[in-house]
Amino acid sequence: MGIPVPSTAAGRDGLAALLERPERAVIALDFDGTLAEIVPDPDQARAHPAAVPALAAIAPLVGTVLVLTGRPAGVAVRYGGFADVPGLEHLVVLGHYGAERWDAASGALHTPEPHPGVAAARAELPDVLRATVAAQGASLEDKGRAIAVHTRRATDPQAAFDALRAPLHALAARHALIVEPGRLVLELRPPGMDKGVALAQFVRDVNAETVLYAGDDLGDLAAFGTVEQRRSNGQPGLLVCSGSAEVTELADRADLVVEGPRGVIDLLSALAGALR
Ligand SMILES: O=P(O)(O)OC[C@H]1O[C@H](O[C@H]2O[C@H](CO)[C@@H](O)[C@H](O)[C@H]2O)[C@H](O)[C@@H](O)[C@@H]1O
Repeated sequence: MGIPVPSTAAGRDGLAALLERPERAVIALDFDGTLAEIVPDPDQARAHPAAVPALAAIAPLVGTVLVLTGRPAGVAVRYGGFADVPGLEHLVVLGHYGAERWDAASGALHTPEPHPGVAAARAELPDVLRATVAAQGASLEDKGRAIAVHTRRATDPQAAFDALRAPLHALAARHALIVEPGRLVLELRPPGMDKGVALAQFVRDVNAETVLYAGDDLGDLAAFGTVEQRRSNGQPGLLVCSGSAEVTELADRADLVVEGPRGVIDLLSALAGALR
């Protein structure tokens, strides 16, 4: 399969720069919905079976491959199967929207101090859920440094999501946290970091020329913003949307829309084929 042609001039420039100087490129990818199919139970999510082979094929051909996720970095490494993979010796996983870092080269995981507001919110959450009638069937994913309230398995997922918005924003505000909305999930997490800040710092640190960023959810918009900002300074980039019917905001800003994780993996494989 050939490389799909980006629909924008900026995207075509980004792709050309990546192919001409791959050693100066960062390929940055979200996890859930981009490398892993969306499933009802967050603990059952795993990287698509073809994801690791595709990453391992392209990683030695480009500057750096980065996974940038809202998951704790260690969870993404486990669910992704990213440790000890030939070809992925230099993979970096930034978790909790960039607050945590795992390096394949050393196996080291860097985690910041916990935010005290998370423990306080954790204690109050059961009462908030009980008081929200439409939230019946919502479930908690305790990520340690953050807590995600999932409504995918609620009786009425969208009604539960809508009904929980205001009480969760109030709870977050009481404890100096923010609410990160996603695909039928509202996450209470510390402020101060997002995928845009994390991506900007990372590409600066590795002195990248080109950035390909692929994501599927609202939390990825900040990373899109970083690539757009860099492009306005003449630094090439390529924005890829892992398309779904659930989220349309990224498709509107992407240079390439592919069909979910399978489409992202096919793109990575096509890029590796062209670079070999
Ligand atoms: O930044 P990401 O890697 O995209 O992580 C964002 C959130 O993804 C996960 O939730 C989503 O995937 C689940 C499993 O497929 C699905 O059940 C849920 O509805 C989705 O929102 C994850 O559970 C969250 O912790 C992440 O913040």
